[in-house]
Amino acid sequence: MIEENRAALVEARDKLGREQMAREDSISKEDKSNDQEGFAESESSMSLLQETVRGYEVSYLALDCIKTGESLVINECDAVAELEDILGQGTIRTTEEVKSVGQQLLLLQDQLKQVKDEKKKIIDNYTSERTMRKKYYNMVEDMKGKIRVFCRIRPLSRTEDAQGGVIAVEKIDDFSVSVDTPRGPREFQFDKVFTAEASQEDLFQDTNRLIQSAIDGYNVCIFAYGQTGSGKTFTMVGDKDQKNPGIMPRSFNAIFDIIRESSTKFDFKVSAYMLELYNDRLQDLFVSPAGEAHGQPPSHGQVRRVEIKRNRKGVVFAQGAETKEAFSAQELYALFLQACANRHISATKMNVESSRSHLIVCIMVDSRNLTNGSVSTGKLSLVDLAGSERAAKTGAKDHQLKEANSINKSLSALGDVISALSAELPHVPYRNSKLTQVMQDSLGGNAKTLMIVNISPSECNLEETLTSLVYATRVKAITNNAQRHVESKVIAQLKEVIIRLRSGQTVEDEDV
Ligand SMILES: Nc1ncnc2c1ncn2[C@@H]1O[C@H](COP(=O)(O)OP(=O)(O)OP(=O)(O)O)[C@@H](O)[C@H]1O
Repeated sequence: MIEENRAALVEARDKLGREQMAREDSISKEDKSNDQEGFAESESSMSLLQETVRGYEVSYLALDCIKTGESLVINECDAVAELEDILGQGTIRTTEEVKSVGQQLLLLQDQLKQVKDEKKKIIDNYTSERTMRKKYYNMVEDMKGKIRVFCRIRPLSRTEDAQGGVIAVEKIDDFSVSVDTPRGPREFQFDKVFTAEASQEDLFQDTNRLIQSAIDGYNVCIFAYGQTGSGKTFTMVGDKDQKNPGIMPRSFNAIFDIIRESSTKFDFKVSAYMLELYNDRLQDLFVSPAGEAHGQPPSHGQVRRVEIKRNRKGVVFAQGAETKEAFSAQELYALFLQACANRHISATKMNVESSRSHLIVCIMVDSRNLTNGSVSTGKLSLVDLAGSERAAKTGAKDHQLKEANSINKSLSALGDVISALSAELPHVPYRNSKLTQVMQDSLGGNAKTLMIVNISPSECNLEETLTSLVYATRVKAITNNAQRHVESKVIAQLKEVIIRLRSGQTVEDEDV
């Protein structure tokens, strides 16, 4: 509007200038007396033009006041002086004109407010449309079997705060995060973005339905990925005194809550094995490092070798790992605490209590339908990966350096698998590391998988944050083929018979 007015003003001023020049010309030629009629006509068109120019100037001033955020106070004397200062002496001749400017101003301010309200409405609509579009896109991707990826930004740590506390990561909406890079902002899209304000409960609410899937007979994997100190253990396990329990303890409760609710329709059996992958060696966490199983002597006086195998349906299992049954969430949690006591952790410069191994908690849920006798077998794998790190930054030396190298090697093998899967290459190098073997059914396999990429908000971790986000974006492109593992009553019975026969037991006719 201001531009249109400016153009009209320039045009009117031009016209007035030309008219003035023509008039002076005619006076100099002293033909005024010869053409009295023409002169009067020119006089009247001049005054009309002057009037038009003044009108535009007044509007221009009013618009300019609005643009700069000033408001004209209709104090007649001051306003006249003020307007004349800008427009030149004699341009505002009456207080009526000032009042008219004031009225125009009020009108324009009103129009501007309406335009601003409309603009806000359009932006709000656009944002909610964009959010809905992303939500539906994610739902479609989920239905196609794409791995879901959440991004969690942890709060600024004290060390980061001491280093200036510059924030380089910002959540744009529920599904997007923007990172300030030296080349400008870079945006990443995920299935959900959680900020430092998001509670453990908030995160778990979006995770909960996967627990139901595991109980329904699906193979489910939830894993946390990120640089050391980015919040993986906080997300998966929780804080040390369990004031903010993470996904693992919450899942234990959720499993038994669901079981309780369905106990009239199903018979359940919950068992678990817990492993750590330390220096590329799989260790059974139900066996203490000294080699003694908790409460039991080690078989043949030796620690059993744990090997990763896949059954005919492609589901990964740990052969040789001790599997323990749990009858309540408390029992499962007690088993978990037992396992954690055997883990390798140590302090790095980046994290006072850093996990130096990958933690793998596998919970198997067998359920028998009491109505038709069918049996489903679900598996919930909860994985807290060790943190990717740069040795120089973490201050690792000697055996810590060996740990760091081994962690980085396994994560790099995981990266190769992810790259191959996201690029849909014919060969996926699962066999290059134990970690990729453990996760074979979760990445490109038959599992419903959720990855949580944990990141720091600080500028000082920018490089690692970008690496993690690029990595996570690739994971998002991987498609799994999740299938429910259910067997009919007859097959389940026959399998039971085979197990009994193999163990030397006798089988009666009525068992078949
Ligand atoms: N969302 C969060 N809210 C509050 N504190 C957090 C959050 N995330 C992480 N922290 C804190 O940040 C610190 C580092 O987190 P954590 O130990 O979970 O990192 P990590 O990624 O598991 O590190 P590492 O790979 O070295 O084991 C811990 O003190 C943790 O309590």
